[in-house]
Amino acid sequence: MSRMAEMWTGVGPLGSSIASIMFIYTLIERYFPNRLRSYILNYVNRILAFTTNIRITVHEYTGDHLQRNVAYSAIEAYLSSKSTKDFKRLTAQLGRNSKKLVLTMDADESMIDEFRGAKLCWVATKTLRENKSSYSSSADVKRALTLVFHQRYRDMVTEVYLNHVMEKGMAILTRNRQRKLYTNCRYGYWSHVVLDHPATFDNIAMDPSKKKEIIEDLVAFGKGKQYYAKVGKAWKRGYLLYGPPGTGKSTMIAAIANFMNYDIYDLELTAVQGNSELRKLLLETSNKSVIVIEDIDCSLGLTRKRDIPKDKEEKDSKKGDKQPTTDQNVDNRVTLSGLLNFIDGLWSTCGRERLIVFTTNYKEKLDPALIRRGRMDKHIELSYCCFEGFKILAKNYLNLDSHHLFETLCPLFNETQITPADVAEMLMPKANDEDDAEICLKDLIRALEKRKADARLKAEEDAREKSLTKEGEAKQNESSSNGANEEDKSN
Ligand SMILES: Nc1ncnc2c1ncn2[C@@H]1O[C@H](COP(=O)(O)OP(=O)(O)OP(=O)(O)O)[C@@H](O)[C@H]1O
Ligand SMILES: [Mg+2]
Repeated sequence: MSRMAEMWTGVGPLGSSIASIMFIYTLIERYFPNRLRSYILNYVNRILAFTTNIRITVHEYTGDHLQRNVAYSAIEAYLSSKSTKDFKRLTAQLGRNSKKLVLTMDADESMIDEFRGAKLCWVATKTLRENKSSYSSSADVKRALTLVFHQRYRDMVTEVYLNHVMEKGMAILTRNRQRKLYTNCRYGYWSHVVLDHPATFDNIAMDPSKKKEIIEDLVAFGKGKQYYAKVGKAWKRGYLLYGPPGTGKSTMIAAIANFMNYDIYDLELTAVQGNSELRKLLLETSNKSVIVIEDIDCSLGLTRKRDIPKDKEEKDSKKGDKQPTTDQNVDNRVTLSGLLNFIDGLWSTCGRERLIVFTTNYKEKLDPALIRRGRMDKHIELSYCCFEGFKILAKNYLNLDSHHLFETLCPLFNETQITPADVAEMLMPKANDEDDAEICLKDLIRALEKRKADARLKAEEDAREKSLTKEGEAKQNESSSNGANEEDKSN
């Protein structure tokens, strides 16, 4: 143990006694054969039961299924945030986005953590699992982290310090973890890939004040733990994103997940076999996640009357059956009430810090029950590109802050409708030379002017058609009133 010598001399009587104990353990674990080791450790444990030190051990794996112990990961992360410069043996793991190596102390190393004036010693140990013939496989290695401290700190450690370590460690794990994009496949399981979407609020083209409002809402939500507990609400929030195709709804979801550092669960409702499978999927989602249902208006005819699939409803009414009043799960499909339960039923409160996002191109088609405030707390319209939005795209795509053609472009955005997706496509550099910006902006001006001219023509045509219809109606009214007069006269 490289730091043992230092501990013998450097941390006073407590450190020395802890160090001595750990030194004995390490010697036993390193130099005695497996069978003999367990006898000796048993014996040493009995003797140490009379000392004044307390040991708490956290194993790397728990349970029958060898699940990695979350507490172990959190403590490891906490210890990795402490200085590792004195260690000779370190382990390295890839951190978030596989870019940076995170260093932690390796087995047989130890460190003293100071907390509220107490010196607390963490020791990393590694033992080889018994009944295994091969020692080369990593699965044979049993790692653990042991906390050793004087018994006078027992209450402080168990009631305060360990919570502090877990909280800090979990925060580091969250910061460092690779975020995931999940989707549900058939048979009701989530599968995932690493979430690596570049969208951020900085590169979303939309009205700046609306953007600011969304960011503030998200920040308040992220800090809302106490608030939600106080008002007795589950810590979750629903967003409805609506607007024409290509206005940035899916991009906004990625930007939200990146901003909040959340995973995304992209729920494909048509693949869900009924309400109970929906509930199961919900229970498998993690905290700090965005659960997304895209194009909710196209999912399972949710615009229909609550609960009853239309064909079933018609059949039943023909047969004279009584209409079902409770949740129906006909044909193994998710019903609207199943979905409402998913959003705000009792089961939905099982997780924490979850955003539920629906997207639609046709908000007006949705059942009002689905999007009422409280379920979909915030309705966000993503609309056609405005001049402010265009400036963000010009900065992103062409690195332009200003240009003499902006003056021509500004009024055109007020006079016609174009989606940010179309603008973005036109701003993609074509020739990779200095004239790119000029070429792209001129293309955009031409496209906007054409749209404006087309829109004017269409408006004129519509007006002509309208007046023709009115004329036709007037003539019809006239001839029918003439007919009536003739009839009156003949009577
Ligand atoms: N507001 C925006 N800001 C920046 N880029 C945008 C915006 N809207 C669209 N884009 C660009 O257009 C592409 C398509 O946008 P996106 O898929 O987010 O649209 P959508 O609203 O989800 O469309 P749909 O209704 O068809 O699903 C994106 O990859 C992005 O590059
Ligand atoms: Mg989309």
